[in-house]
Amino acid sequence: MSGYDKIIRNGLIVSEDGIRKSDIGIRDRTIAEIADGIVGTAAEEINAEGLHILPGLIDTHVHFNEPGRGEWEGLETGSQSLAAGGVTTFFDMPLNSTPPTTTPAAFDLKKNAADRKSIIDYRLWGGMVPENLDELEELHKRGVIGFKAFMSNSGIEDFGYSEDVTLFQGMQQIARMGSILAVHAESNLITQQLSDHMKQNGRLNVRDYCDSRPVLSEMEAVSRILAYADAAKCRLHIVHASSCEVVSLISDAKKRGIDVTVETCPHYLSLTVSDFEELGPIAKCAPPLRDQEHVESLWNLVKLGEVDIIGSDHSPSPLHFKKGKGIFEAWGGISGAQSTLNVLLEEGYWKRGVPLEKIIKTACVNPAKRFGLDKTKGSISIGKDADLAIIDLKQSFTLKESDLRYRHKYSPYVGRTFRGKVLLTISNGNIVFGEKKAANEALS
Ligand SMILES: NC(=O)NC(NC(N)=O)C(=O)[O-]
Ligand SMILES: [Zn+2]
Ligand SMILES: [Zn+2]
Repeated sequence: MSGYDKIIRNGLIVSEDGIRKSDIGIRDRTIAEIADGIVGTAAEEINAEGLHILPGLIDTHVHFNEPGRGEWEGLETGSQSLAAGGVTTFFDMPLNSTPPTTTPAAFDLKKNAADRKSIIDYRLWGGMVPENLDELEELHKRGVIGFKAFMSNSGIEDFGYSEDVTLFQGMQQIARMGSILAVHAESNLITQQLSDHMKQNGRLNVRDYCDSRPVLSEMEAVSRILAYADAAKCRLHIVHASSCEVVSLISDAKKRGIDVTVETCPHYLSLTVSDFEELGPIAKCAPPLRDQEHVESLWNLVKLGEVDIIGSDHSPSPLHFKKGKGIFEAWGGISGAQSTLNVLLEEGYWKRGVPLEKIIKTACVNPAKRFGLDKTKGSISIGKDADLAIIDLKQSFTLKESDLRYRHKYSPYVGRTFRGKVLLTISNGNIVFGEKKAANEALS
């Protein structure tokens, strides 16, 4: 049938089942046809010969800080950065914006801002804190993608951590609503006591910070929240697991029938404590970076399909919250949202032979399925939203500060060389990053 808005010709379309060369016809924001040699006309044709086409990535974990702390990132720069990295949908975390998304009014405020400023699709996480259990239902009705709670200090005063009773009661409610709880799972007791101990003993360097948040502290919190999830029959998602031990704990729970998924982040798959020592506070995050052995075993679990989702946990701040501060005082959070796909391609596909099919499972297919967006997103299929990332696997580049679309142009990945370049990102049929010319030029 003729009359498309766009036809993308001869790209290598990546799905979880394999890669095949085909044309894609886009009409009314939607993928209307996938076939060899589509006959028909289009307002615009894109030649993707030799290029790979991935479903637009879904980043389940970003902190864009708006409203209230837009100077830390903001929905405009944040969404532009994602588009530059091949991401077409993001889920914004409820904290680090002011007010945090813990009330229906705060949800409305953020939604208004995001509708005006985001250049790609988005959903909002609702926050679960000790004070708002009676707001969860209303937040759910407003359409939050799920709820997020902290088991340890969040680093932000207006987003308290949840102790056990709040967690369990909240989970019972979330289970009744059929929603899902995402948890930052580190033990508050362990992290608090160990960091007090370090500070009292003048142990203030990068390794001391990492030792104050050991893997054991994640394991303890994860074990506890898994027990509550089981008892409350609440769907659970563990965010930013830093190590293979944590992922394995979750794999075991899945075998026992607990409805749980696990996310890790590109930084746990590409950076180590030694990098942190070199880079300083811009590589500070919680849970902290681990060592090379952990990086390798996490990759193995990605290969085995035990890591469900890879999200960026982009949590930026102005540089002065990082630089010139002691490591314990510096803002914890890594700026990385633009580089997720680059890290997965360089560290996964190129260095460790992780197939593209596996990569898109963790970054596109599984996020869509787990959070109920798979009718419209997560794969390149007829009838779904035309959300696509066109990449040239063979082009490499060294990331420069000036490439970054973030409000604050720093990232632990600056200076790294990545094989695999995003040339065009298409969201709902519209180009949101790159130029058509660039895709064609890549061929010559
Ligand atoms: N307040 C934060 O944004 N914290 C975030 N910071 C990290 N992960 O270092 C997080 O997701 O916990
Ligand atoms: Zn967290
Ligand atoms: Zn986070």
